Order: sequence, then structure tokens, then C-alpha cells
Amino acid sequence: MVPYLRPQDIIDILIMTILVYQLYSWFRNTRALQVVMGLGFLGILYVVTKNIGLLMTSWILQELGTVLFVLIIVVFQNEIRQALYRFSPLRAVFGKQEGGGRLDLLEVSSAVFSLAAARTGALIVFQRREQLDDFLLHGIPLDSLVSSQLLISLFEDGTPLHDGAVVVRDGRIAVASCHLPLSTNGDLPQYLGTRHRAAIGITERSDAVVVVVSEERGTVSLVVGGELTEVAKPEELTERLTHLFGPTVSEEPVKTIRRRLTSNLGAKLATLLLVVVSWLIITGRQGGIVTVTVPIKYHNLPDSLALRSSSPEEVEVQLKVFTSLTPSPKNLDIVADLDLARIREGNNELPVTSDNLQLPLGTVVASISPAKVKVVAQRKIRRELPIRLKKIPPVLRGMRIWLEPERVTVVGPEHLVSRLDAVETEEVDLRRVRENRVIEVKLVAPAPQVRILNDAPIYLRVMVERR
Ligand SMILES: Nc1ncnc2c1ncn2[C@@H]1O[C@H](COP(=O)(O)OP(=O)(O)OP(=O)(O)O)[C@@H](O)[C@H]1O
Repeated sequence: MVPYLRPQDIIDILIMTILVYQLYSWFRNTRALQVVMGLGFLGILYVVTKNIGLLMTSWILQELGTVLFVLIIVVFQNEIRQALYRFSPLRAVFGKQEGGGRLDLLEVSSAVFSLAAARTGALIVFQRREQLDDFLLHGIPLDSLVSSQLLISLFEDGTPLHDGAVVVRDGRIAVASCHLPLSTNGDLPQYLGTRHRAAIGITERSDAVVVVVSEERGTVSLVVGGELTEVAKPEELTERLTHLFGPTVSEEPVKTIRRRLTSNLGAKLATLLLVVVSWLIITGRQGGIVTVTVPIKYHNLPDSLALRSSSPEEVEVQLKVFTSLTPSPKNLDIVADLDLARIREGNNELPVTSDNLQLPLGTVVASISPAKVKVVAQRKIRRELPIRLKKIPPVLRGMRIWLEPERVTVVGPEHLVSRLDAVETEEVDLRRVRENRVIEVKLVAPAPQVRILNDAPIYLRVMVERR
């Protein structure tokens, strides 16, 4: 189905694999991923039913797909907005990374473990690069420094703000008593109640880091990327938070790259397979091969050389065409433009490649025939030749005629210029000339490739001697 694989195709597949895998890792464990999987299944079903000719089923699936697509955009607008935000290149420039330096993590750890010891439930969300506003409900805005005492008193049972989560942003407590979205991950253990599900929910939808204290069990857990891990000691929590907020990652870059490439390898390979299959289906749906006859044009011929001959004048180009993008490449003016800057005197063979063609969007060159053109170049020479009147006109008795200047310089291919013995003027009519005259005459180029290097006018002087 695919006769060749260009380097661009490999880049194409790799880019799509990275994008799809990124999307998958961001949507993983969210409702959106399950819906996207469901849609993917419907898509596969549609392709299968269409290909085996189940007209009604494929038609219904097609119509359903359009409706579902619109519904998904409406229902998952938050997720889509977050995903687009994550893709934005401006995020790296303007997005703020929560700095561990501005936040006293020792204060946080000490508060959290005091709360755990007192069996007071707590939920602290640390905003990192991604905005959380879309996910926060009913919060009371605050703007205060993070201190152990303040955190303890915020979660103190019976106080007005103890219910819900505290959000720490830019090293300060920004919101208290706010409601977070719950995780929809059906695989979570039964014993995790809504506080823990809320902690997991916000980290599934963003890059936030959450510390959660269980009122029932007195445990402290750290939640990142939807993964919850219990932390036993305040020092461990401080260390892990420092690592999460710290700008430096102590691992060597090579190790980090290797770890990033090999982690979650199964999902990555599955994504690659999915992209390759989709790529094969999409490229397989190209509108087939179209043959176009393309004329050859030349540029950059060195000044010292002249083109003696070239063959062929045209090449046949087979194009693979995406029909949806280019309806009829036959009607397009495609020209093969060859650069002659490097040719030498004599026979030259120039390859014709897709780089020489200006192709319309959505077309790819499958083959060019012939793939080479023969160009014979010849040295240009310069000669000074006498100027000769074309057909010496009949002159009256006593009339003298001569040309000024008498000689002119020409330049052109050696085989043409070497054969010339003069450069002729156009015809001049002297029948009515009875007295002295100066007539401007024009020179005629001996051949199209021969150039006359003369800017000054040529005069025919006529002198009539009176007796
Ligand atoms: N969506 C939410 N957003 C923020 N806080 C929430 C949310 N849902 C519940 N909470 C907090 O969790 C408390 C209820 O916790 P619940 O016992 O249901 O969860 P849990 O995970 O079992 O926690 P714990 O182990 O502390 O009991 C609520 O009083 C409220 O403070």
C-alpha cells in the first residue's frame, strides 16, 4: 500500500505519536479519556462497516459521529481548554512554576503532621504552572502567608472555613474552603472517601500537587498526576515537596531522557502502533497516482557558458494526491526548475528531483521519469567582427557610402560565433537619396544566442559628390 517512506513521513508519525501520547497522559483517568476511547471504538466500527458494505449501519454511525463530536466539545470544554493550555508554547514563557523557595515547606509539613496527629482532615492544593480557577467552586479568597498555625486553624473542626480545600498559589494561601472536582476513576479503593477523591480529581485535571490528611485514619498522602502515595514522616514530605517544586532535577540529562523514553513503554508503543495504522489508512486514502507532464526550465546559467542543447524538454512526474486537498493537479502549472550554476563545459547530467518542483499542497512525488536531463553547455567566446550592409544598395554614380563604426564585438556560443565573418545591418533603401545623408541603421543578431555588445548607434554615411 505504501511504496516508499520519506523522512518527512517518519517525522510526521513521530510528531503525531508524541501529541497523541501527551493527550493520553493528560486525559488518563478522566472521564474524557473513556469517552474518547468509546468514540475511537465507534470510529473503528464505522470504518469496518463501511468497508464491508453495511450501508445503514455505517450511515447511522457517521451521523452519530457528527452529533457526538459537537456534544464532546460542549461537555468537555474544561478538559479541552486545559489540554490546549498545556500545548501552548507561551506557557513555558509566561507560566509560573511554584517555587519551593518562596514557600516554607517545613511549615507545611509540620502543620500537616500536627493535623494528622490530631485526626483533623485537611486538603491542601498547591498550584503549579496550570491555572486551577476553572476547577474551584465556592472558595473564600484569602491572601496570606503560609504558616503552620494558619493552616492548622483553617482546618480546625468547627471553624467556618474548615470544610473543603485550601489552595496555595505563588507561595501564599489564595483560597480556602473550596470545592474540587472528584475523580471518576472507578479503580480507586473503596476506603477512599470524597476528600481523597477530590485530591485525586484535581491532580488528574491539572499539574497541581495535593497533600491530603485523612480524618478517619490519621494518614498523610501526597497526590500528583492522579497517583496517591502515603507519606510517613514530615521530613519525607518536605523532601518530596522540595523535589516537586524545586527547579533542579538532580538526575543527569541522559538518564532523564532515557527514563522519560522508557517509562510507560507499553502505552507509548500502543500509541505508536495506533498512529502508524492511522497513517497507513490516511495515506492509503490518497486519490491515487496522477501523471503530469512537466516542462523543464533552467536558471543560473554561468555567464561564461551558453546552452547548446538539452533533452528531454519535459519529464513525466507521477504524483500521489490527497484528493480532498487538490482536486485536479493536471490543471496545475507545475514546472521543473533546474539550477545550472554548477554545470561545466560539455555534457552534463542533471538529476530532476522533487526539490525542483513547486508542488501544490497535498501532493507528494512518487516518481519522475526520466530522472535525469542531459544538458550540453558550450564556452562563450567574444569576437570583434566587421559590420556589413545587408544587400549593398544600388548607389548613384558619384555616391560614396561607409559605416561608422566599422566593427562591433559579439559574444555567444563558440560554435556559432566562430563561424561568423561579419555582422549584418538591416536593409537600407538609398533610392531616393540625392545628397549627403547620415542614416542610423540597426544591426541584426546573427543568431538568438549571439549578443551584440554595442550600445552606440551605427551610422551609414552617404556622400554624393557633385561635379
Ligand atoms: N469535592 C470536594 N472538594 C473539597 N473538599 C471535599 C470535597 N468532598 C469532600 N471534601 C471534604 O472531605 C470531607 C469529607 O470527607 P470524607 O470522609 O467523605 O472523605 P475521606 O476521603 O474518607 O476522608 P477522611 O479519610 O478524612 O474521612 C468533607 O467534609 C469536605 O471537607
